[in-house]
Amino acid sequence: MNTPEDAAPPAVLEAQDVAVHYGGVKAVDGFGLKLEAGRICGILGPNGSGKSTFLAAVTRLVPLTRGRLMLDGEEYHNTPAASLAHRGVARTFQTVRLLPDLTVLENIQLGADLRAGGGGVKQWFRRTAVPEAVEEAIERTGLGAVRSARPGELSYGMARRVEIARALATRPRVLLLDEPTAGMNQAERREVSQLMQKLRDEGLTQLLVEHDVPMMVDTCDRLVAMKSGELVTEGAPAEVVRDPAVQEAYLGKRGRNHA
Ligand SMILES: Nc1ncnc2c1ncn2[C@@H]1O[C@H](COP(=O)(O)OP(=O)(O)OP(=O)(O)O)[C@@H](O)[C@H]1O
Repeated sequence: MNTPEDAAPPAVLEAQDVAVHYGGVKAVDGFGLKLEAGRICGILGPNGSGKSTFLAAVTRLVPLTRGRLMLDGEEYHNTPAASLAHRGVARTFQTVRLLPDLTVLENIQLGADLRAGGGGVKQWFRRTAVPEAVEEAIERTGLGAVRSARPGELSYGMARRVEIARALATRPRVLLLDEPTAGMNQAERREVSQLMQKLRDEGLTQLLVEHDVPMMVDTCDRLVAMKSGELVTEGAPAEVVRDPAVQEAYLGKRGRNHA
């Protein structure tokens, strides 16, 4: 479903009437949203409502049954997932995917190289200098002190921060985060929220999928509520969470990480 919008910032990324069906399972069924430049949009919805499938569709990891995907008004629903980094789209996943034998810096650098298609492992082994974008990502995420640590030496919250840094090292314009605070304690969740708001203030457009409703209200500029693959409602976070349809669909049933 398209989401009519009258706010000033232009849409960097727009999804219209997106459907992803797996046989008879309508994981996403006519959902859409606009990501406005320099803002954080959150998708709220109970388990199984289609949030991750929608992110997979937007990042071209699953084919669309129907719908349109646009970056800066230009259709990209035939662009391969591997080319999206070049178009300025980066994402993080629900689970931490770091290589245990590499340092934080190496994980960020290798991940960024592979995603950007910059020659991959061969080029990485030939490197003598750390690319500016990698240094910048480490600085933006406050990981300087642990740049030489291995993932096993990091707290869970720090390891997840490395995932965000790796996505940032591709210098995206749009960052999509799939449950970045899953498994974190309250302090770590607050830190992720603060990091996202700092990145927003630096101009980064973000889409957040998360179960922690208070964190979403604190972090997002707008919320889009989803249920059974469809749009329930959207708008300012405080209004969306008060909406009776959202209360019934989501807030009555606690998400697994909802504090
Ligand atoms: N590959 C698949 N094949 C068949 N059904 C799938 C597949 N992936 C997801 N589904 C189904 O699609 C629906 C939406 O799942 P999805 O994981 O997108 O929801 P979600 O909102 O991200 O859930 P959660 O909050 O638990 O991560 C669910 O009913 C799920 O079982």
